[in-house]
Parts: sequence; C-alpha cells; structure tokens
Amino acid sequence: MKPINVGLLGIGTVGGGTFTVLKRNAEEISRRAGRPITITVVADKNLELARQVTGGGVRLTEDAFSVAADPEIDIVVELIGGYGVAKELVLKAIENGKHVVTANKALLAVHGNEIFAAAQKKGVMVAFEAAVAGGIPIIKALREGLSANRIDWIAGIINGTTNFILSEMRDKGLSFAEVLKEAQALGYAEADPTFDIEGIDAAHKATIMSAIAFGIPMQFDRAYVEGITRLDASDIVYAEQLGYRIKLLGIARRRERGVELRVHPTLIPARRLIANVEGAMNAVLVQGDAVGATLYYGKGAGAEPTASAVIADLVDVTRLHTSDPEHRVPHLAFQPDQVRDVPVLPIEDVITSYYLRMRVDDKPGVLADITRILADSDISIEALLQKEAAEGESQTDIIMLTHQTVERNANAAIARIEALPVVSGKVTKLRMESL
Ligand SMILES: NC(=O)C1=CN([C@@H]2O[C@H](COP(=O)(O)OP(=O)(O)OC[C@H]3O[C@@H](n4cnc5c(N)ncnc54)[C@H](OP(=O)(O)O)[C@@H]3O)[C@@H](O)[C@H]2O)C=CC1
Ligand SMILES: N[C@@H](CC=O)C(=O)O
Ligand code: NA
Repeated sequence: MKPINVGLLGIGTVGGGTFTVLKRNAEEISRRAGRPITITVVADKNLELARQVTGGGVRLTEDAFSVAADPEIDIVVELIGGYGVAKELVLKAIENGKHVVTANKALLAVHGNEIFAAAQKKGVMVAFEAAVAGGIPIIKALREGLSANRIDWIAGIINGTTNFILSEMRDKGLSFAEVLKEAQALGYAEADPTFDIEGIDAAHKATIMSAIAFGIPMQFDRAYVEGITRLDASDIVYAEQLGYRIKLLGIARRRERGVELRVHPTLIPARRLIANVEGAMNAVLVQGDAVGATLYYGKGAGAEPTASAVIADLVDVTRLHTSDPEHRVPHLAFQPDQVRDVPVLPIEDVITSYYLRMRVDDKPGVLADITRILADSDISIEALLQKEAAEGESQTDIIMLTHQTVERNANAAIARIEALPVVSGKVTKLRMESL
C-alpha cells in the first residue's frame, strides 16, 4: 500500500528518537497502521546533525516552511518547540490541509484554542499525545478510555526534570545546579530550563489535561504556577520526618464555582504510590466518578519514550486520515460546541491542607499563641513537630500540618502568626494533598 508521507520538523532529542524508532520498528508499525509511515523530508536548522541522525537517504532542508507547504506531505510532525516559529508552522500546515503531530505543550497550552479551531475548520487532525507525560498514553486515556466518567480531579508528576532533581538531591545529596545539568545532558529539560524548574512546563501540561477532562477552554494564563527553586532543603527533611514526600504536582480539580488549576511543590503521604515515583518518571492520578482512581506511570521525558507517543499519534492519524472528520474523537474530548466557559479559580479560593514552618523564640506560651490564631480561624492541626533549639540558640522551628481550609483563610492566619513578636521572618507555607 502507498506509504503515508511525513515531514519531520526538528531532529533534536525527540525528533531524533522519532526517526530512530520509526526506522527500527518500521515493519511492526506498518502492520498496525495498515501502510508504511515514511519520513520523506526532515527540516532542521542544523543540517549536519540531521545528516548524522538520518544517515542519508532522506531529503533534508533548512526551510521548515517548505515542508508545511509540500503537496507530497500528508502529516507534519512539529518537534521544534516554543510558541514562535512552531505556531506559524503548525498553522501553515493546517491551512495547507495537512495533519499535524506535535509534542509541543507550550504551544498548545498557550495557543491551543486557536490551533484546534483552525484544525476543526479545515477537517484535519492535530495529535499531541507526546505533549503530556511523554510516553504515557494519558491523552488517550482521558479522551477515550475514561469517556464514561465525570472526572473530578487529576494530580500528576508531569515534569521529569524537576522530579529527577528532587529525587537526586534527596537520595544522593547532590546540589540543585549539578542535577539540573545532568537532566539537561540526558535530554529531559526544555530548551529554556526555567520552564521546568519554575513549574511552567508542568502548568502547560496541566492546562491541556484540564481542558480534556472538564470540557473547558485552555486557560494557561489563569493557572497558579510555583516551581521548585524556592524549596528549602530543610522542608524536604521535615516532611520526611512527618511521613510525607514533596513532589512538584500539577493539579486540576473540579469545584462548584470553577476549576482549580495549579502547579506547586506538594506534600504527599509517603505511603502513596505516587509519592514513590522517582527520577525522571512521571505519574498521573485521575479520579473519575465511575471508575474511581486510576494511575498512569511511565517515562515522561527523553528521546525514545517521547518518540513512542509521537509515533502512536502517527499510527492513529494514518488509520483515520480518510475518515469523516465528524466521526473522529474531538481534539479535546468534548464536541467543540459543548465546551463550557468554566473559570479557573484564583489561588485564594483553592481548598487544601498546609504544611507551615515557622522560626520562633524558644520560650513557654509561644505554641499556645500560634494554635490560638489557628483555632480562631477554624483551622485544625493534624500534626505538629517542635524541634529542640540547637545548643546556644534561643530560637527553634515549629512545623504544623493543618486540615483543609480555603487558601484565603490560611493566608490571613499566617499573616497574624507572622505579626507575633515571638515569630521571626516569614512562615513557610507548602500545600498538602492526601490523594
Ligand atoms: N525532550 C523531551 O524529553 C521532551 C520534549 N518535548 C517537546 O518536544 C519538542 C522538541 O523538544 P526537544 O527534541 O527536546 O528539543 P531539541 O532542542 O532537542 O530539538 C529541537 C530541534 O529543532 C531545531 N530547530 C529549531 N528551530 C528550527 C527551525 N526554525 N527550523 C527547523 N529546525 C529548527 C533545533 O535546532 P537547533 O538546536 O540548532 O536550534 C533542534 O535540532 C518541544 O516542544 C518539547 O517541549 C515533549 C516531551 C518530552
Ligand atoms: N522538560 C520536560 C520534557 C517532557 O515533557 C520534562 O522534564 O518533563
Ligand atoms: Na503522553
């Protein structure tokens, strides 16, 4: 049967993995897709790299736009990244009636509403399994496998780089900078690693999942985003002593008046499966009303794991490209005219529990002052750790775990605690989820 022709834009980490796996497993993939899937042209700024990876035999060009316009190309695979040229290329390919496969979560979280509308209008598919949790088929699960459910919440470790950094720092005592360098060398990190360490990449992915889970538009600009750069090593240790692990979680939760969409370091009970996800591995927990909790685990970054998802999309598009667009699974799971304008709630409206660490004078009555403020605010304490003051020091740390409260209330109580003369500096607040 006539092969389907693919134009590959960007042959870096993921593009290279895609080329390699497609070549290695060509026969199996063609048996699944019903016809061979052939990369006929590769565009990359670095032609020497492209030559090395492809080993010749494939047309190479520096001009990605020529691929998006090439009448011989059926599917354009965008693996360049970013919101700039990648957006123009994807829209150009759609305009030219080509299907698109992309791993670009930044592009979809920020411009997805426009891109999917353009694709819908043109009757082409934009497939993006690799954009969330790399090789884990989470888009497939949310969009198809769980379609009977009202999804209540999703919580995931969806950035391999930061999970790798947190794991290596804890287990090997390595420094943040050292581990970040290693993550970059292993191909996990984004071109701009601040996207990883400041939580932006995880927020891109959580935004995409929230749209698919709840049938709402992408609202990345309203997500609450906090990375791991301000995380203090002492909090990792105290959390462990209290039976918790700290993970950077992406959370999307349905509430009565909107949805929570947030990324931040989170304490999780150490006995939970997700608390034990280490290194660059990802895991996503999805709570559906019918199925209950389901957990998806696997490699969320790196060349071949991500290529696995890119190629699965290529197989899907190959199988479906002659089908009637009306009968395809909608890009974001819900029929476009059924998408509801549900707002993302501000972080002050989020309801969760808290880890609070404060530096206090080591003298009688201090604990009573603090617990009185919490009681006045209707915040009950679940656990408490008071360290003995180090020799010669007059101050010590108090760590408290609270029960759930709305963030606005927690903030007000914290402000009152900080105003106590016996408390020095700021109270460290981390959010906790029991999952
Ligand atoms: N790495 C990973 O584990 C994962 C990455 N992703 C996503 O996949 C995408 C690709 O990431 P990754 O492979 O890591 O990135 P890389 O930087 O390794 O690869 C991108 C490639 O595109 C080339 N490129 C840049 N601009 C152009 C252009 N205008 N025309 C043609 N080629 C161009 C780059 O060349 P040069 O280097 O010379 O600029 C580079 O070779 C991103 O959207 C990323 O977020 C998704 C999941 C996992
Ligand atoms: N930089 C990302 C790559 C995959 O999406 C990560 O570390 O998870
Ligand atoms: Na995926």
